[in-house]
Amino acid sequence: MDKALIGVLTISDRASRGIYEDISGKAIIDYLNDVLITPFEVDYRVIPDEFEVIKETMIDMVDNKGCCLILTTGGTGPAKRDVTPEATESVCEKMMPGFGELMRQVSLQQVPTAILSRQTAGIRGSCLIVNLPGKPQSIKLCLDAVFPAIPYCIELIDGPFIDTDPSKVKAFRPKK
Ligand SMILES: Nc1ncnc2c1ncn2[C@@H]1O[C@H](COP(=O)(O)OP(=O)(O)OP(=O)(O)O)[C@@H](O)[C@H]1O
Ligand SMILES: Nc1nc2c(c(=O)[nH]1)N[C@H]1C(S)=C(S)[C@@H](COP(=O)(O)O)O[C@H]1N2
Repeated sequence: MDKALIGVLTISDRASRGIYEDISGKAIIDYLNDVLITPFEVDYRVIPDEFEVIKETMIDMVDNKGCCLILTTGGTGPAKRDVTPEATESVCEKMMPGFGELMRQVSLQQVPTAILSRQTAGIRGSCLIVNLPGKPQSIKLCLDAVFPAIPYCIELIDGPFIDTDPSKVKAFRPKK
């Protein structure tokens, strides 16, 4: 079976300069290692909150490297330099607003400022791109909420078959 390539993209001025350690990107990789039971590789990058850099990195990960899923972290808030959702939208052919809606809903149970995240998701070619907030504590919470729908979504856009350990995340595939 072909290995799925999954992009993990940390978007943070300070993490990219080494001012703090990128805990959130590593939490995404830990999550994938914990829940996925089908073979995969990770393309992990840490970049600053620059629209063009984010856009070019996403295009490279999808068009040149062949990622079937990109999980971003950071840059989803209202601050002037937060442009991850705009960059995501600029590279996608279709937006998937349900992902952001659900993640904000579960995050609201953690912090009232969850509504400040403009996190979204979209499709470029055969790749699903999902934004997560920058806070390390948001990663597992958000991924637990949306991951059950991710394997089927990737299947619908002609990506590789990916599956999860059902004791951790139950991937839902409607009966045809
Ligand atoms: N990748 C990350 N790893 C560890 N902590 C993070 C990460 N991203 C954000 N945080 C934490 O969340 C806080 C608020 O997130 P914020 O969106 O301001 O970070 P940021 O986008 O990395 O900031 P900036 O890009 O301005 O450096 C940060 O001060 C930091 O403590
Ligand atoms: N689950 C969860 N979601 C969260 C948060 C959090 O701590 N936990 N922080 C919020 C805050 S304070 C902000 S400003 C936005 C945007 O964060 P970002 O710019 O780092 O992506 O995410 C929000 N969503």
